[in-house]
Amino acid sequence: MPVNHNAGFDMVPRLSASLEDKKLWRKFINHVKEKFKADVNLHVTEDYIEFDVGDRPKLPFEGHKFLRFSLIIGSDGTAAAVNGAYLAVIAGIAQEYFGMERLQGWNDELGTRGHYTAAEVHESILSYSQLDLPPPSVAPTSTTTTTTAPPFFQITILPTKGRALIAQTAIPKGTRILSERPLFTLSAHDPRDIITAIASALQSLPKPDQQGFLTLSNAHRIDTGLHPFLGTFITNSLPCDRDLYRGDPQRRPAPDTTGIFPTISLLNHSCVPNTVYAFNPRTRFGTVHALRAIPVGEELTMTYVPEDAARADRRDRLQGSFNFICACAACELPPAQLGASDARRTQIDVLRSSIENNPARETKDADVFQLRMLHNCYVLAQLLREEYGEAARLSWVYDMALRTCLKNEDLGRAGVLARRVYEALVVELGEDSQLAQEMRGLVPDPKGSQRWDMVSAHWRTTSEAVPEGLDGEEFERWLFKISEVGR
Ligand SMILES: C[S@@+](CC[C@H](N)C(=O)[O-])C[C@H]1O[C@@H](n2cnc3c(N)ncnc32)[C@H](O)[C@@H]1O
Repeated sequence: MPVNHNAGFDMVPRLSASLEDKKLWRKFINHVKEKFKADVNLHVTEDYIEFDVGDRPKLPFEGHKFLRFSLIIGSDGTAAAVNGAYLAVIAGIAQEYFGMERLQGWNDELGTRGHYTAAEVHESILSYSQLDLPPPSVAPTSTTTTTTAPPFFQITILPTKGRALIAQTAIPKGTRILSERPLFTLSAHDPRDIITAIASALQSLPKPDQQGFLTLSNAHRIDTGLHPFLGTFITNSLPCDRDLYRGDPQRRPAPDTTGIFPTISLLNHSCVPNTVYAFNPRTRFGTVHALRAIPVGEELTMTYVPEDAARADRRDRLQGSFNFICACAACELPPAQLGASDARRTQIDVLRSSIENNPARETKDADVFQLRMLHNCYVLAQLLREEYGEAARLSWVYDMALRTCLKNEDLGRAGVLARRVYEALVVELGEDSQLAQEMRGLVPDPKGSQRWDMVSAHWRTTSEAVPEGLDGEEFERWLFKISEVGR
């Protein structure tokens, strides 16, 4: 009976992201592609080369992400023995480019171990399909060419929640923690039955990704009649068709396209989340950004439901759709504080709807309504800050105030608000999002956009009209024209 075992090689130290290392890695990859061009077991995806042998080893297109190439091998005439030939050829090509001393060979059977842990290797393979993460702000300085992968989090199992992402470095506000492509997406316009569509999407995935999907949690396991594929999809899918819609949650249109992510789908819920998920329609990557500074050891969380509702409503929705009773910091507040939080969230919801639905936004002569609108934005921003602190998502409310000022030719306030919207969008969606880029253009020249129809010139100011020397609250009252409300 042949005994199969694992063997492979590790890249020690790993390659850097320098131009020089990139060129070297590209040459290596091209050589491998050329060598195996007639081999039906070679698959080239957008992010890596994969060999349909053993446990499907991959070589990423970005060399600095690569840590290990390994295969199950054997010594007789079986498939496992053939795998050994793949390993030998690829290791041989790698030696040509990176030298013997950089490739640390190992073989379970001989008792030799690789340089990296299984967890490090697993994380590196996950990163093959992720956009490069920015280096951590306090990156240790290295004198070698090795790039330290930003270890923002590790995946742990928590008794009450299953898998969870735990910060393993201090994460500054606005950091892009994750950026990855969906494993697959489904469109609401797909004419096929949804289970057929999921099955066919799964079939086209490499085995480890299929397994990734099948190991995701299914909040609907005990629902009679719900196919496990569907239950798993519903539990873990996220919108994949537009930048996050940040308006009134009640009017939020259902997404046309939803998808499953290898890592983002593992984020647990909190009603006071410290990260925000968004989809970038231009890059087609899902992103997760830190809404506030996150200390080491804290769990990374996002919200599954609109948070601006009282605890009873939030818990109902979470229990119905995700099968758990939320015990986050907001849900576990003592009674008096919970009452205040419920009242604030309900008021936030009412104000959002009123701003969203306010017909005065389009009315030429309704000066008082325009002022009311700005006042509502002021109150909403205050409530959001009170409820969510540093993690408050303010881009939408500043955007609504900006529109109101632009409609009335108040360029002084518009410039200040455009900067605030831009800065908030960078935190929520990232600098590369189209919304953030458009807004950046408005900061120096708020009138430059064709998007705004002026409805009056009643508030006309120039960009020089921003007062100096006002303290924080005085400035806010000027910005939102508070003293003029009710005149
Ligand atoms: C999208 S999955 C998140 C990843 C999941 N923990 C896992 O191990 O695959 C959603 C499921 O995670 C669990 N979960 C998420 N947030 C939770 C929370 N705040 N409290 C308890 N369970 C939670 C629930 O079982 C929920 O149905």
